[in-house]
Amino acid sequence: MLEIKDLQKKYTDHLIFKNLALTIPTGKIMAIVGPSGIGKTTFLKIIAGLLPADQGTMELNGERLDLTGNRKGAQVGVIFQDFNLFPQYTVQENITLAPINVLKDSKSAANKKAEELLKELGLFDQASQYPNQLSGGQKQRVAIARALAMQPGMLAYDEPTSGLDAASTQQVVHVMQQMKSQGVTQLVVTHDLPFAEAVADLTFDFGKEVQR
Ligand SMILES: Nc1ncnc2c1ncn2[C@@H]1O[C@H](COP(=O)(O)OP(=O)(O)OP(=O)(O)O)[C@@H](O)[C@H]1O
Repeated sequence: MLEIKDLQKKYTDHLIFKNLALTIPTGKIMAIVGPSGIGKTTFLKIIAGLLPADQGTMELNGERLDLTGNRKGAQVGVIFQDFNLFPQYTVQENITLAPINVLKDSKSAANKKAEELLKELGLFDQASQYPNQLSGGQKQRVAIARALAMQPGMLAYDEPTSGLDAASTQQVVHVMQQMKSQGVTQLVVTHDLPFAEAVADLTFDFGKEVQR
């Protein structure tokens, strides 16, 4: 379960949100929607630990985290809009790099875990390919596998369907449902309302629920 309380963020004197609270039960998918510029990406960066908040707490699967300082660890696995895959590394290396360097997993343990994830996500045949040899949907799945390799407490996606065609969007829905069936809590920032409706159990509309 993810529980956020009393979150506040300002950029200099521009208040983006205050008193923001939300809860995602374990294994549920929440869509974060709202107009451009309202603070959705800012919110995602804060819960991912990439940007400090001015105020606020987060509890993830029973672990309480301060959102105002710099955090260590990878409690939230983030799948960025442009995937941020390392172009010079193969699919397999993209997935094993952080477990080896950050979690200090052995090479063989990291490779074993990567192979399991690749099988699960239907990417086993692409293990030795490079990102530029993959379709948009495949890159997306590599980004998910890479996030999962860090054993995060939840997954968060930033606009995962932007630039994808209908078939690839359907694959994203499928993969998110697959993660859901494994009990993974997920949050997705999106402009794509039909996608949000298809995939989400809960919707949080920044346009309506955010105080400024
Ligand atoms: N580093 C920054 N410094 C100052 N202002 C910022 C910074 N980053 C974002 N902002 C401002 O904060 C507001 C929220 O931005 P944010 O990117 O979180 O919105 P968003 O809802 O994700 O928008 P979009 O849907 O267009 O991606 C915007 O007005 C933006 O200009």
